[in-house]
Amino acid sequence: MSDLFAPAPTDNLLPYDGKVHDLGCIIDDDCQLYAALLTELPWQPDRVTLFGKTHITTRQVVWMGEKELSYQYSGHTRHSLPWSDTVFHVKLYIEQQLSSIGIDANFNSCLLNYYPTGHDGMGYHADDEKELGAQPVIASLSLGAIRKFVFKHKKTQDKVALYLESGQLIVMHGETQRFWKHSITKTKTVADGRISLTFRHLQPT
Ligand SMILES: O=C(O)CCC(=O)C(=O)O
Ligand SMILES: [Fe+2]
Repeated sequence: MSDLFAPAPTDNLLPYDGKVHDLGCIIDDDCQLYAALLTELPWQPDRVTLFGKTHITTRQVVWMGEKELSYQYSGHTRHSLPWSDTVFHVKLYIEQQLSSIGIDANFNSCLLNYYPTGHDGMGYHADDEKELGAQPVIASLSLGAIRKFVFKHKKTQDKVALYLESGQLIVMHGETQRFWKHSITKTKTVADGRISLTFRHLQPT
């Protein structure tokens, strides 16, 4: 069903210093895709080192992409698994959706996150590692429980919040990572799981 008040995919959700587009729900069989990813992939807890202290997250991750990529973030080097058929098909479909709004993307990697309940979140961060380049295009597909996603400007602290629904695709590009952080807010009111697929392009180092 189309929603008269839904943003157009070409609207910019950020007021300044970056670009975020909401392409809405792009997947019909989101429940099936969620179940397939949950059972097929080798989910593992993430390790995050902040101020010299290592935390093991209840959020689970899988990192996938082209062969022999390795990637540094949150203080750890990650090695990628080869694309699974399912994730590779999603990648091609998302690239096609982005090209229909004039965004040229060729993703060579995907970080998948699984949040078992609302108790699992992701703190404010920017995906601004050097390997991602100056103006990275990062596409994020949500599946499962609806969760609140918040952008916070690094200098002004202005916030932009949205609720991400199952099957919904957003894309961050332009200066977004340079000027804004983003997070998934923890909540006591969500008992169900959510999976996000965040597609990126890493430059070989
Ligand atoms: O789960 C999400 O939508 C956010 C994930 C994220 O920010 C990341 O993987 O860098
Ligand atoms: Fe992120």
